Amino acid sequence: MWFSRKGRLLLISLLSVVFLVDFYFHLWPVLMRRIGRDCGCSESREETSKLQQLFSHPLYLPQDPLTPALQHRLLDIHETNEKYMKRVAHLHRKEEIQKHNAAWNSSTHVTETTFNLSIPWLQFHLEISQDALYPRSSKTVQKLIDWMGNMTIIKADLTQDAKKLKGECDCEKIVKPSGTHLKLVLQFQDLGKAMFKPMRQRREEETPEDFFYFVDVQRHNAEIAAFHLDRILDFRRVPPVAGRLVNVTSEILKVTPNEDLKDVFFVSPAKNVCFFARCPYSCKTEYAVCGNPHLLEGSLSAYLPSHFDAFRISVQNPWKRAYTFTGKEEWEVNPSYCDQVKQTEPYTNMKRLLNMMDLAIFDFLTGNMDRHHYELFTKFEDDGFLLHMDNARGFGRHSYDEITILAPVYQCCLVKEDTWLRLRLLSTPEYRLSDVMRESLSQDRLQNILTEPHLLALDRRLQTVLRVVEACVQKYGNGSVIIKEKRKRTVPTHGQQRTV
Ligand SMILES: Nc1ncnc2c1ncn2[C@@H]1O[C@H](COP(=O)(O)OP(=O)(O)OP(=O)(O)O)[C@@H](O)[C@H]1O
Ligand SMILES: [Mn+2]
Repeated sequence: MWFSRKGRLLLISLLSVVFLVDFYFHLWPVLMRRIGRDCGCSESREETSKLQQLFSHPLYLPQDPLTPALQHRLLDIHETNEKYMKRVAHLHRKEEIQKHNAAWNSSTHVTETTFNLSIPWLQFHLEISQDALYPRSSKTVQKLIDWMGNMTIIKADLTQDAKKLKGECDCEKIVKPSGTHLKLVLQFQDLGKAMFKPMRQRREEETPEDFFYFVDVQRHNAEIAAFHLDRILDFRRVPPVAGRLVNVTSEILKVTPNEDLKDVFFVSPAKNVCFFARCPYSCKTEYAVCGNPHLLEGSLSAYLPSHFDAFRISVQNPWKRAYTFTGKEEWEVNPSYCDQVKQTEPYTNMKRLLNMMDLAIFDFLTGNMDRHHYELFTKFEDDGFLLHMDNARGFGRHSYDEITILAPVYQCCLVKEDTWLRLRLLSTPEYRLSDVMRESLSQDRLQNILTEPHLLALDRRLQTVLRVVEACVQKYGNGSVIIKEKRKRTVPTHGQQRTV
């Protein structure tokens, strides 16, 4: 029947329909995108990339290289490069010995490492300044993200705080004891490191409303999303974070020298390779994370320079929550709490206080209630920026906004002018926060970092921030609330014109 004329006609029509559908839905859009890219027509670029448009906006223009902020680097270039070369030389000597031994024992695996001074993690460290973790125009950030996604992992270990719990390292003042969460340090072939947090929760799961923030799990996608949000807000205070599928067997179990870490691995009844954290509570096997059977999603946060090279202090957040079921902190019961904070060091420095407002806005947008501490580099003293690290408890609930995270803002009625202008920009349709976030997140190797409801919640929360600030302006006037950053540093009372 197929060879009859009618049959042939039917087949040809069917193939034509398939081709037309494929052409319309696949080839045509690809062709259009390519034409748009090659012709350099600004309209088509603008149409396709709101993010590019945002980063080309005058509020995001690259800094003048002569601005003092860029000159105030965290690390000395020559010293850092020299230190790195010494470590490389040491590693090469070790590799030589390994090779020599391998000649006797053919089963020994020798890793051959190549190094140069342009490696992304070293460049990232060298770009850290008093202004931010990376310059706006940094080419290093994307390289660093690609690097974390691709580089061979040569070692996995518990983090220092997990070791401290077991009394294994003298990490006093460096990290507080916690280790209640599954997180590991991964070391790459070129001596770079990243903090790994594995996937604990599926994207579409919402934190149950009866959960306290301090028992909520840590979300790897929240770490990734927080980095993108922080960059979009132009804070640049979150170390770059990349998503990656990690093979828990070959990239963790097989490369860890740590017996304790090896001990927490097991094969589940479903034949998946799993591991759990060893810690005082919440660490039973039912809280383990599992590969499928080996691959597991996680977030990799680029390591900051070590405490030996750039010391950081951890400071208690004046608006921290009570980590108990019933307790209340003073800020929760005293509406004029901010007046007290303003008179307390280091918040007598307006710059520091304004940085706290940025942090509160950032946390409100992500829904992170777990900001008990923040860190900063001691080198920059009070003029430094606050690091926005540990964002894994954000993006737990999209259907609820925790207004008290904004308490610093509505109690102090302050915001940096730059932050204010950017927030307003991100609330306009051309630069809509959810759109630029969606686009930015699509650059990660993992897909659908945030679900649509979480993206839309960002727009809703942004409106709330704007409303809170506007109410302050109504009460105290523009000049008292929206503060231009300048050199002078005093905290005036309401009513006076404030500058920093
Ligand atoms: N990218 C990084 N580079 C260097 N150190 C880091 C990095 N990320 C985290 N750390 C260090 O590890 C500590 C613990 O990390 P993090 O706070 O993200 O994990 P956590 O499990 O939530 O810990 P905690 O329970 O203390 O909040 C941080 O306080 C910080 O000092
Ligand atoms: Mn934490």
